[in-house]
Amino acid sequence: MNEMSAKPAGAPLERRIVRVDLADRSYNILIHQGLIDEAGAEIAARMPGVRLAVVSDETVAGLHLERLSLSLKAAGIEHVPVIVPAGEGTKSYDGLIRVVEAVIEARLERGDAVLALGGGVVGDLAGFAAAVTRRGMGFIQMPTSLLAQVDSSVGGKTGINSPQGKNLVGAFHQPALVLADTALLDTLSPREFAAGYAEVVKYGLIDRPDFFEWLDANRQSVFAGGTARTEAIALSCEAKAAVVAADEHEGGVRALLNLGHTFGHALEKFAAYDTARLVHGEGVAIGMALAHRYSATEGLCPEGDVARVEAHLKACGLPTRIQDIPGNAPSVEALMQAISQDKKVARGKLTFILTRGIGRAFIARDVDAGHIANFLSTELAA
Ligand SMILES: NC(=O)c1ccc[n+]([C@@H]2O[C@H](COP(=O)([O-])OP(=O)(O)OC[C@H]3O[C@@H](n4cnc5c(N)ncnc54)[C@H](O)[C@@H]3O)[C@@H](O)[C@H]2O)c1
Ligand SMILES: O=C(O)C(=O)C[C@@H](O)[C@H](O)[C@H](O)COP(=O)(O)O
Ligand SMILES: [Zn+2]
Repeated sequence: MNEMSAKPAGAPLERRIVRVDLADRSYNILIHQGLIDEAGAEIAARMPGVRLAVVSDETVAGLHLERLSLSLKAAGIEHVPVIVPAGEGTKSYDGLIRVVEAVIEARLERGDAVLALGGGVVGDLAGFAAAVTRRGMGFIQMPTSLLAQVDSSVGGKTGINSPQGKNLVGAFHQPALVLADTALLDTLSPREFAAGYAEVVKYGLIDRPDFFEWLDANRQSVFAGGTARTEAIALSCEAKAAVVAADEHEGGVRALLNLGHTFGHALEKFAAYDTARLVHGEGVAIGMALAHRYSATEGLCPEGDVARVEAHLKACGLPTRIQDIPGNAPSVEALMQAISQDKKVARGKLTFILTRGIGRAFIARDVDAGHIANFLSTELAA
């Protein structure tokens, strides 16, 4: 694994830095335990005099905001909290208005910053508020879920859901700094940890087969915490940073990061963003299993690789079939309607991330909607 490591020479294994290389908007992702206590000093060193709106959800704020606030105060950073309800429903027009107005009311200036303390919901919402308030304020990510530490805090995709579908309103707005305190994951529920892990496996399935092999061998250690967990987070950030640096605005290869998402987003919409039924990472897990099975039915992906992917996801407690979502099943029509609103649709034609096997994902354009509908009917009938 050495050639894949994001560990700077001589640094202790538990303290990692990954660079996102984007010319004058480059930034660091700092990853280690206890970072929340150093957050104030890290921010003050990079953004002297900055004032902050700290956006968090009710759950995360109750657990971790006081400690962050102490660290900010110790560094002399003025800040106001903006607390929103937890859950996907907060990534909405109402949620956006609440954050934007709180930032304006607090008289924060363009040179000040919005700090997201939370999972991907808080990060996407706070980042979008930072992108549009005063035509673009500073933005800092302090991700607290596994999903946010390995994926959503990196790369600058921000936004909210619209009634028509996931993330349909948003902007690219890169953070100036990402502070991932791995110890904060100790308070995350096992279900949310597993959901975040789906986005970790995704990097292996896209184009890092040796990372998939490592995860297959070290899965239990990653779930247990400690060095293996930090290693998985750093390697995931490194994988994402490389893709984002190559294609920030998703003109090409960045679409690979959408493996499992065209199906997954349609399933989240079908579940009405009810996180009791389905959370994003679970939708991605089902979506990745579907993408592998569809690729196999098209003669692209070996059946043995499909079986390995399904077995790995199931062993992590993740769903792999549409029928694993509790409650009523969706109709093919409802799923196809949601899929037709996917942001990768070009000139009315579907784009899917398909695969020739583990670590061999590719972007398939002009995918036949009839083939997808037939495949979904077979899946729902099974
Ligand atoms: N911008 C991107 O590139 C990107 C990438 C992946 C996902 N996303 C988006 O991210 C969202 C999913 O993110 P998520 O899975 O983090 O969901 P989330 O933000 O809803 O967090 C999951 C749950 O865990 C709780 N939580 C978070 N951190 C905690 C902690 N340390 N201790 C205890 N509870 C904690 C939250 O309150 C919430 O109830 C989706 O909206 C998805 O579309 C965005
Ligand atoms: O960063 C990206 O690019 C991704 O696609 C990462 C995904 O995990 C994430 O869920 C993202 O929000 C999906 O983006 P979208 O453009 O399909 O809404
Ligand atoms: Zn995702």
